Amino acid sequence: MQPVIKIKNLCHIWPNQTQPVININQLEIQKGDTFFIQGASGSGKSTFLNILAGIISNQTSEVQLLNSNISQLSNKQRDQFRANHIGYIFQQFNLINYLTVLENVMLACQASNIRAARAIKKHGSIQSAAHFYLSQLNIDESLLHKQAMRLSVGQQQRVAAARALIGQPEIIIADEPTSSLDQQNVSTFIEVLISQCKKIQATLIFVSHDLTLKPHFNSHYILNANNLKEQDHAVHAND
Ligand SMILES: Nc1ncnc2c1ncn2[C@@H]1O[C@H](COP(=O)(O)OP(=O)(O)OP(=O)(O)O)[C@@H](O)[C@H]1O
Repeated sequence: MQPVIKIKNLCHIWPNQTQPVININQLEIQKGDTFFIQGASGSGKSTFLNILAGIISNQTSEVQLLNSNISQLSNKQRDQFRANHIGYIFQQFNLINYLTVLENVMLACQASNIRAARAIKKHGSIQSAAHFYLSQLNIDESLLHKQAMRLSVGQQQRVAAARALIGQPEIIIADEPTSSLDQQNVSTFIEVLISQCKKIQATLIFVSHDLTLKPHFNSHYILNANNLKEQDHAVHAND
């Protein structure tokens, strides 16, 4: 087994708070794992994902991603690390409204030479790669040149997933990406997202309140009382 994420002594206390929102002694997430996290509203799920992605800095902990301790990187280095190695599907998708669907997806490769090179190697060009992932996510050709804001919520969510997958980042992080979808669209989305992650051998960290999604994932954790605890069969260590 090869850990892609290794965490030691992760303790995060927000300013003006006395108790940590996150306090994880030790956690490893293996390459190719599909890792489901549930937790009550306000339990710290987004905070945890943002620390993992280096959006929130936590210099006292050891958060190793792909053998780099991101806690020790500068803000600029963390931004570049994220662009190179992490596809992030935000709760509100964070698409750029005035750019087209195709431009939004290609943007991920413009921010990273590594992802651009992988997209070109696999698909011939960044544009072809964007076409590929959008078609895998059932985005019709007729939508590709529309501004992102003209799409439905479900379509925007699939565009956000294509942007996360392009250029084959090693880690995909998804923060409640299905919360505004109907049940039929949720199932289709999860199946496509997981199968695409498997194809690119990415590790998927997925936060959701929707417990019906759990069976799609091979590791199930709950964030409770500031710690992540494994729920079903024990596979990976935690304290
Ligand atoms: N930038 C911040 N500054 C101070 N406190 C914050 C900040 N962001 C989040 N918090 C606090 O941290 C706690 C956890 O918030 P977080 O958004 O991580 O929870 P969550 O589990 O993702 O919630 P939800 O399921 O409702 O999205 C909350 O009490 C919140 O008020």
